[in-house]
Amino acid sequence: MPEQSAASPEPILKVEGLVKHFPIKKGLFGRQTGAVKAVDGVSFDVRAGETLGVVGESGCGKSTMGRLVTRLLEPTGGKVEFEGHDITHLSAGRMRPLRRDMQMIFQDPYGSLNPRHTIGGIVSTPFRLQGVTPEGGVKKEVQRLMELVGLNPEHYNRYPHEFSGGQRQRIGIARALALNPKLVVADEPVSALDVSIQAQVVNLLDDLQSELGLTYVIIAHDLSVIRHVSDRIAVMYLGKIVELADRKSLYAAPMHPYTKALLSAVPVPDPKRKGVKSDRILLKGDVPSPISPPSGCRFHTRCWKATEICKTQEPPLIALKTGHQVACHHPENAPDQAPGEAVLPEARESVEVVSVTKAEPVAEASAEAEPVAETTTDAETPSAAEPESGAAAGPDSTVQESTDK
Ligand SMILES: Nc1ncnc2c1ncn2[C@@H]1O[C@H](COP(=O)(O)OP(=O)(O)OP(=O)(O)O)[C@@H](O)[C@H]1O
Repeated sequence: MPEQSAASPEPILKVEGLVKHFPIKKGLFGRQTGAVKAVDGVSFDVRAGETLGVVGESGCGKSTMGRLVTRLLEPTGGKVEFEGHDITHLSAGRMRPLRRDMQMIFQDPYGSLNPRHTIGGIVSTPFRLQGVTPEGGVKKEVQRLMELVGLNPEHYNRYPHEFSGGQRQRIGIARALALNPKLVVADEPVSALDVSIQAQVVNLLDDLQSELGLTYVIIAHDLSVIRHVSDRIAVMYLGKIVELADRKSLYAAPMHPYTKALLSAVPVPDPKRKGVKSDRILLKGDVPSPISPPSGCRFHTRCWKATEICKTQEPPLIALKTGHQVACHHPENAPDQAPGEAVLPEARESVEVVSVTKAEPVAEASAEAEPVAETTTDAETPSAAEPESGAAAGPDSTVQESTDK
C-alpha cells in the first residue's frame, strides 16, 4: 500500500450488525439445540480503493464474515450494503449481476482448482457462468489475465498439477479478476503457501490493486501477512470486532489487549533489532467455544487486565481516537473506561510473558510473511506456512458457483 491511500471516503461495502448463527440440530427430528455464533454483530465499512485487513485466531469467524459479505452465505441478521444497495437477502437470481463486481480468492490453491480442467478452462469459467464474451474472444482475454498475474500465457493448456503452489494461487487470482470486479475478498490468500513465496503473492495483490483500482478485504490469521498491504485493520475475536483502526495507529499503539498479544507475536522486520530482547505475550488456553461464548467481554477469560465489569458488561466498539475504535473497558494506550476496578485474581494467570531474542534480521521483501526464528513458539498463533482448514472452496469454485442461495 502506498503511504497516501488511494481510498475514497465513499464506502463500497457497508456492514451493520452482521450475524451468522449456524444451528446445531440433534435427534431424529433435527430439533435445534443451540447455535454456533460464528459472527455475532459485526459492523464496518470498506471504502472504494482501500484494503481492509481482517485478523484473528482460527475459529473467530473471519471466513464466515467473508462469505457473508460476498453472499456465499445467508446472514442470520444484520445488513450488508454494496454500493449503496441492500444485498442482505437478495435471491441468487438477483445476486447474479452483482457477482461480477464482487469476487473471492480462497486459501487453498490446490483444493480450489479442478485438477481435470486446464488453466484456460479454469480462468474462463466466470465468462461461461455469466454468459460474457470478452472483446477479442475468451482465449485472448484469459491469456491477457494470465500475463497480468505473472503466468506464462503459453501455459493455457496446462493442468493445475503442472504448477507450483504460488502459481496456482495466481491462477485463482486470474479467475477472480476475469470479470473485472470492484471488490475482492481474499480469504487467507497466502497461508497455504511456502513462506518464501507468500510475499510475492501479497505484492502481486498490491500491484493489481494499484493497476485495477480494486478494493480488498484480506483475511489472515496473522498480522504479519497483512502488515504492509492494509489501509485499515479489523481485529476479530469470537465473532466480534474488538478493534478497528488505520494500520499505523494499530501497529504503533494497539488498544485492545488481544491485539497487543497478537502483535507481540509478529516479527519485527528491522535488522537493527537483531539480538534485541522483547517481551512476547503468550495467551494461555484455547479460544472459548462460539456455541456459548463468555459473558461480558468475550476476551475476559484470557485477558490479563480483566475486572468484574469485563465479566458482566460487553464493552461497545467505540472510537477512542479519530479512526481508532476499540471494544474494551481497560484499553491500552488510551484512558481506562472503567477506572478503579481491581484486576481479577484469575486474570493474572491468563498469560505468560516470555522474553524472546530476535535471532535473525529479515529482508524487507520476505519480512511481511516470514516469521523470525525465536527462542519460543506460540501455540496460539499457527505458523503462517501451515495450511488451515475450513477456508478452501470446492473444485473450480467461484463466487458464482458456491452460493448457497
Ligand atoms: N457451516 C458451518 N456449520 C457450523 N459451524 C460452522 C460452519 N462454518 C464455520 N463454522 C464454525 O464457525 C466458527 C467460525 O469459523 P470460521 O471458519 O468463520 O473462522 P475463521 O476465523 O475463519 O477460522 P479459520 O481460519 O480456522 O477458518 C468456527 O467455530 C467454525 O467451526
